[in-house]
Amino acid sequence: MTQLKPILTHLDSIPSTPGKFKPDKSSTYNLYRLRFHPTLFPRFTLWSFFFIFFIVLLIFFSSPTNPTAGNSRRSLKNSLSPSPALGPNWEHRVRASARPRSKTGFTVLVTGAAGFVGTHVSLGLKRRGDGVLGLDNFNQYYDIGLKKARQGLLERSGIMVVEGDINDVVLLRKLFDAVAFTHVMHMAAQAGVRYAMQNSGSYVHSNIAGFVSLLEACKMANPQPSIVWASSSSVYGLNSKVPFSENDRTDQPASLYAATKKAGEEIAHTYNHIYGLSITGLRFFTVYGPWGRPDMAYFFFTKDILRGKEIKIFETSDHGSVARDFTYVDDVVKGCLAALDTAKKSTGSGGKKKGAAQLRIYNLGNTKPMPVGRLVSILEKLLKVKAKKKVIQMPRNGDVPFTHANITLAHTELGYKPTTDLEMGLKKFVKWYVSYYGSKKKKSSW
Ligand SMILES: O=C(O)[C@H]1O[C@H](OP(=O)(O)OP(=O)(O)OC[C@H]2O[C@@H](n3ccc(=O)[nH]c3=O)[C@H](O)[C@@H]2O)[C@H](O)[C@@H](O)[C@H]1O
Repeated sequence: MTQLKPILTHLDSIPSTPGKFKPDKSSTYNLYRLRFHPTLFPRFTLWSFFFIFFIVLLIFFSSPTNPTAGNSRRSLKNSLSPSPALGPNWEHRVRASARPRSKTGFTVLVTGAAGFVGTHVSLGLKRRGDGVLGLDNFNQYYDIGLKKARQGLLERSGIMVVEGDINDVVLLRKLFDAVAFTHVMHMAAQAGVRYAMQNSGSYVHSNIAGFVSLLEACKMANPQPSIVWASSSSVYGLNSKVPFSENDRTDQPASLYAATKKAGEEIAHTYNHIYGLSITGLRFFTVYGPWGRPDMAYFFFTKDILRGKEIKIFETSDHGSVARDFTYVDDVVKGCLAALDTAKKSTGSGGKKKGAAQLRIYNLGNTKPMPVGRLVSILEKLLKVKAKKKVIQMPRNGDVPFTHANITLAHTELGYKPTTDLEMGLKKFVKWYVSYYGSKKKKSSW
């Protein structure tokens, strides 16, 4: 960064349209001298070479043609660039957003607040009177317009979303200095199972480095907050014993996404053990619903069915159905809030453990796995359009053939009880989708 900064500052001063550049007198004079003084010709050539080289660099670093590279560059930039000017007005807004309505309300930092589940959880917390401050890096994994629209929704409910990356330690320190968070709801992550084959670095950046950076900030805080975070059903990987229970093995992940979530669970253990942080991991099972993620099958199937585009339905190598325990977002939010309500306090402060702290893991699923073909027929019925289906063998891309949650533990300890079946949940999703995009698909960059 220290090496890059002068270069970037220099490039900032170069006009984007050189033809409109009006050099001042001294630079005209210098250019004149450079151009006509024979002894300076080699210096000019060298200077031109560096100039062109930096222009090429600038074009390369701003090129939007490779979204994958752009994404990782953006997240790298997010972690390296200095935090925005954080003046008294900013702090005032941060504190106001995080202030609960009553004395008993929580003060919650929600990371990934402009994400799908993050938005719903933030709204759920705010609705019941908790103070919520959002944090989101607005990366380009999918349509930023959708993330900004979710942010608008949050702002209209009095929730500020700070734009920043969980790897930005300076920003995290500022936030924890400004607010004594009682809880952190950590939803920020690089999601998606298949995308890990295109951009492995972003999974390590967000799900491992970012998580550690956040836990470091939490461990140093005084008081330390209690943490609830999003793990994933994908940690069960290639397990064949169903339904999946929390104490089943989780040592055969099928994707890098799953591996980073599993790593997160181990990292949580370490920070709980050494620093006394109270940490609860929630294994989400294919969460869907309004304001959802455009990279997920139910979402892009809807888009493609409406457009008359072919959709690919995966099947197993022996022509069996691929199935998921699709879980409606409102049910998951209830589980998240219950996890927060039952979380015990962290025991440490300022980086020192003072006693044993709570460490929990729960499945938040629906317990009714559905074949992907069934998902498609429900969508066809709701959209009143016949899908152009192509059944293909599941590519080796990190997907697993089925998921099925055992939710006994979450039911017993959190009172978790999903109530929305796939038909009802998809009905709510389609209603939102049509109101947001229209029934003819308009602009969505996914
Ligand atoms: O529970 C989780 O922890 C994960 O859930 C979600 O992953 P998945 O369960 O894989 O959901 P999703 O991609 O919607 O595919 C759904 C089904 O459609 C099948 N599928 C997919 C694409 C396709 O073209 N065809 C197809 O049949 C596919 O084989 C699958 O059977 C989250 O994305 C992930 O971030 C994580 O949170």
